[in-house]
Amino acid sequence: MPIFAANLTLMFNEWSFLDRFDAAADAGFRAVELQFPYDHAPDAVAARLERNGLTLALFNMPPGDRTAAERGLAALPDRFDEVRTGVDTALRYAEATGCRRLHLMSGLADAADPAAQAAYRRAVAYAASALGGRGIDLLLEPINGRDVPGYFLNSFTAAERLIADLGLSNLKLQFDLYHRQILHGDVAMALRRLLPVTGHVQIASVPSRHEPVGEELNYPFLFAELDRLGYRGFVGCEYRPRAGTLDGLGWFASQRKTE
Ligand SMILES: O=C(O)[C@H](O)C(=O)CO
Ligand SMILES: [Mg+2]
Repeated sequence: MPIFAANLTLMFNEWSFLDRFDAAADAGFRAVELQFPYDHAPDAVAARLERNGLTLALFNMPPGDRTAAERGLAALPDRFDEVRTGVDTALRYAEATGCRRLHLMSGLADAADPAAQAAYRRAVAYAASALGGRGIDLLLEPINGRDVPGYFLNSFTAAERLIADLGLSNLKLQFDLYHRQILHGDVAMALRRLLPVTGHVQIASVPSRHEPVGEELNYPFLFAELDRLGYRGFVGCEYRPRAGTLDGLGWFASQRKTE
């Protein structure tokens, strides 16, 4: 069975943010991931991890002004200084929590614009080398344009090319099966091919982004495929529960039986 990380931004919303760590551990998770931890002090997050024996698998670097619907800054030519500040902020949280993976969001920009491409490449190279010195991986995640219209990194091919071009050992793909299925399909074959550059996996049903049960993707097959491929990383459960979080954990209980 893969090592599942509960996404505490989307799951366990019945609890206040810090209490979600306790609830996830009580439900049997050994790892969690977060979208944005920045409303809470690094030590407060670290204390919840520690008291529950949880590993923090991943979180996102600061995405810019969320109230203005910004979704990252990396591809925005005039925002490089804020990318640098964001790297410093994210590293403070990573040091406190022991997290070894950070996701850099590209932001909203025209994927065909050479200025955006150059800005993105510069930001990715800068962030990867800043993280590399601390033994932390930088993750790039293609996101589908139905959920986030205008998102710059909207293709697995573009992510794969940049990772190959830059050739930095700590620069990896965040393979979200939900986005992959919407963007390109061919999920199992893509996993087989891209596993060597994959640093983190995420899951949800398609198209509803609920529990990994039913709908378009055959998750029992895909979980077994990750095991067959020898994937030893985390699988982030980045889904919105259909009803209650605990009521929707039948799929997790079935997977735990296969352990
Ligand atoms: O939306 C996603 O799939 C990302 O993983 C994310 O965290 C963006 O906020
Ligand atoms: Mg994702």
